[in-house]
Amino acid sequence: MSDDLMNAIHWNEDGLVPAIAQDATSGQVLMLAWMNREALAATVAEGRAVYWSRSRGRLWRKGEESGNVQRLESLRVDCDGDTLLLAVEQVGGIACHTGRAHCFYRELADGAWVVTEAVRRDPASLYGGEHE
Ligand SMILES: N=c1c2ncn([C@@H]3O[C@H](COP(=O)(O)OP(=O)(O)OP(=O)(O)O)[C@@H](O)[C@H]3O)c2ncn1[C@@H]1O[C@H](COP(=O)(O)O)[C@@H](O)[C@H]1O
Ligand SMILES: [Mg+2]
Ligand SMILES: [Zn+2]
Repeated sequence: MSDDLMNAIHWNEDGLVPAIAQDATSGQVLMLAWMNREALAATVAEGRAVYWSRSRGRLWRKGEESGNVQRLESLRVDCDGDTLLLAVEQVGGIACHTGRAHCFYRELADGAWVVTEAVRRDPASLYGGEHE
């Protein structure tokens, strides 16, 4: 990606920008993760979502373990350049590492967080181990 394209983005003090992934067909919000310059360049070059994992401190190609790759359909930046929006084809229909379709599976109802989304696949079968 050119410097102009990179410089249009308002990177935070850690050199990161939040990236929202949504399903390109349904518009469903799938997850929010982070990108640095390298992750964004890789996302565009490879046509799939590549994030920066803050806890692991390395590039994270979504689906690298689970196979649940996010194929990039379009990429947008918001008005003031501090949020990215990826429209993706979610391979496997599962974005969340809990085995659910998306990460926003808890909804406030009657003063409690209520789980509203079913687990589509046991995370143990996605990640083969002890996963929360
Ligand atoms: N697969 C996911 C995953 N899918 C969606 N998300 C969301 O993406 C956000 C990532 O932003 P963060 O900076 O908080 O991520 P992180 O804390 O650095 O990453 P982890 O330490 O949580 O793995 C999380 O907060 C979740 O809401 C996921 N966060 C982490 N993972 C892990 O990524 C690894 C690879 O998974 P696949 O990409 O599916 O193969 C596995 O270890 C997964 O547990
Ligand atoms: Mg996290
Ligand atoms: Zn999740």
